[in-house]
Amino acid sequence: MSPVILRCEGATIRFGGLTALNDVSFELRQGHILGIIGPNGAGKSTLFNLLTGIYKPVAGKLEFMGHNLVGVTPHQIVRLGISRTFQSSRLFGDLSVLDNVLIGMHTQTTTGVMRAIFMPWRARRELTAAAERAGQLLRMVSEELYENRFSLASGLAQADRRRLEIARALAASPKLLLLDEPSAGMDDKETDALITDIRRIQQIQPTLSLIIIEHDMRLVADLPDSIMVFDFGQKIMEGSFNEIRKVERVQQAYLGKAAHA
Ligand SMILES: Nc1ncnc2c1ncn2[C@@H]1O[C@H](COP(=O)(O)OP(=O)(O)OP(=O)(O)O)[C@@H](O)[C@H]1O
Repeated sequence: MSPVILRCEGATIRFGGLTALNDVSFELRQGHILGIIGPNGAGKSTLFNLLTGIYKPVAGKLEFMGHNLVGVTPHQIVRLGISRTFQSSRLFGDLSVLDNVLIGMHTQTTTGVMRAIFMPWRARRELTAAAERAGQLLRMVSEELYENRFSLASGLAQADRRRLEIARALAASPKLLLLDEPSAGMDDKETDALITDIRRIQQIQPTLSLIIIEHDMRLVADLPDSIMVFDFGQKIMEGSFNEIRKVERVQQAYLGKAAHA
């Protein structure tokens, strides 16, 4: 069995009188995909904000590959190997597809202003290597994106924008990738293509672990090794899709009558 890379114990986050996360515990193994589902306001994005250092818990422990994450800055957390995409697009529309991925590499490159001025050949060499790697990443995520690497990001269709966000998050060389509703705005065909893309990424990088917040049951049923169900800031259960879909509370809280049927 692969090692546990992420361990969360009793994490609690409060905003005034509202408990957005209540005593949440889970583990994630290397190379595994964990899905998170739950109704709006259940605490899913708050969990991502906790894992990426944006929010600090009032109680609980958080450990990633032997490092405590509580009180660690978002920048340091990216360096430790956790990167993410957001629910809403954060792309630079007036930059090319390739440049958007290059921006995601800033934690990996070493050239600063002084080095660029006094050792321009080193800066050029580093930039060329980074551009090559950005191209490889685009190719890994989607051949079509790679073909469009010199186009402006603003001109991409919604499904390709979401793919580009994944490529940019991968540019930081994460060991854990957090995807916040990656299939948002996609139709069924595009969601199926996204599932294939994520599988390909994992085949190429089998040690990469993922946590995916998702509403689309096609993806939830197909990709994750296990699924956590959230409601009112609490983890109400964890299991395979077949296990969680049978539980009445899950059906009431999230899946709805259609899934029950
Ligand atoms: N910075 C904040 N200040 C105050 N309340 C917040 C803050 N961030 C989140 N909340 C509240 O915490 C609760 C959980 O929000 P969260 O965004 O984690 O839900 P979610 O499960 O991701 O929902 P959605 O699917 O709508 O994104 C909500 O009631 C939300 O209003």
